[in-house]
Amino acid sequence: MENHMNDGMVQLNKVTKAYGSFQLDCSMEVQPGMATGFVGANGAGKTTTFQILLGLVPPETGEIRIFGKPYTELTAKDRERIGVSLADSGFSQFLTVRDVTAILRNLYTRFDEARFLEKCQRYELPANKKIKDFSTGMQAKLKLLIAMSHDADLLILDEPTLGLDVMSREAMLEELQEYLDSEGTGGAPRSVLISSHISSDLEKFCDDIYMIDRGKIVLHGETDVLLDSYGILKVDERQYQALDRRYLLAGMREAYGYRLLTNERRYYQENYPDLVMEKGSIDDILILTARGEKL
Ligand SMILES: Nc1ncnc2c1ncn2[C@@H]1O[C@H](COP(=O)(O)OP(=O)(O)OP(=O)(O)O)[C@@H](O)[C@H]1O
Repeated sequence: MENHMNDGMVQLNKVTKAYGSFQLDCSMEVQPGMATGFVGANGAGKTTTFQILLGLVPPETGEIRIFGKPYTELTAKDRERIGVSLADSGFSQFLTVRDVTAILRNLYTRFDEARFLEKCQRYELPANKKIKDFSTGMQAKLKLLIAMSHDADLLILDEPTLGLDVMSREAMLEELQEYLDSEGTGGAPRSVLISSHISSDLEKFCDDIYMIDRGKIVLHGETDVLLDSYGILKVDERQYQALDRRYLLAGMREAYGYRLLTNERRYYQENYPDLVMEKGSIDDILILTARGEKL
C-alpha cells in the first residue's frame, strides 16, 4: 500500500501485550507534521509501546502501521525514513563519534555527514572519545543528533531529554523544533513521537499529548486545548457540597478539602469567581486523571 497524506504516520489500533500483571492496551495515532507527546508514570508502558511500534517486541493482538504499512512490510527505504532514539539502544559504548559517523554513512543514503559533524562539534561531543566515557547528557545529545542525522520523516524518541541539564534541554528542543519545521522527503511534513517525564518539554513542543496509565490511554488531547480548558479547583468540604459537579472529571482529597480536575475551567471561573482555580499543568492533569477518584 502506498503512503497517503491522510494516513497517520503512526497508527496503533488496540495493541495489547501482557507482562505478568501488566496489561498494555493502547491505541494512538501520529499525524503528519505533528509532534505527539507520550506521557505517563514509571512503568506505565511507554517503552513497551515504542518497542512494539518498532517491531522489537511482538504484540499479542492489534494492528500497527507506520507510513500506512504494517511494520513487517516496511522496506529498507521506509525504515530509513524513521529516526529513533531509545533508552537502551544505540551504538556500542566502545565506539567513538568518528566510528559512528562511518557506520551512519554506510547505513543511510541520506546521512548528512557535514551537518552531523557540525552539530557534534557545536554540542561539544568529542570525535575520538569512546561513548562509554561520555556523560549521560552527552550520550543523550548524541542519540538525538543521530536520530536527526539522516533526514528521517518520522522521529520516534523515548525520553530523549533524560539526563540533559536545563540549557541543553532547551537547545535540543530547539533542534527538534527546527527539524520538525523543515521539510521531509519530497516536501512531506515531518512528524515526531516523543515520550518524556518532563512535561514542560511536552507542553512547549507537542501539538497533542497522549497520557498512559497502567498500560491504558487515559487521556488524549491537543496540548493547547488541555492547557486552555482544563483547570484545578481547590475547595473545602462546604464549597465542594455547593458545587455543580457536572464538569468535574476527577478529584483527590487533600488536607484542606479537595483538589478537583475540570475540563471546563471558564464555567467554574464565571460561576464561582471566589473559588481558587489553577490553570493546571500537564503533570497536574496526568496525576488527577491517573490517580484521582472519578467524579
Ligand atoms: N521484557 C520485559 N519482561 C517483563 N516485564 C517487562 C518487560 N518490559 C517491560 N516490562 C514491564 O512492563 C511494564 C511497563 O514498562 P515500560 O518500560 O513500558 O514502562 P515505561 O512507561 O517506559 O516506564 P519508565 O518511565 O519507567 O521508563 C512494567 O511493569 C515493566 O516491568
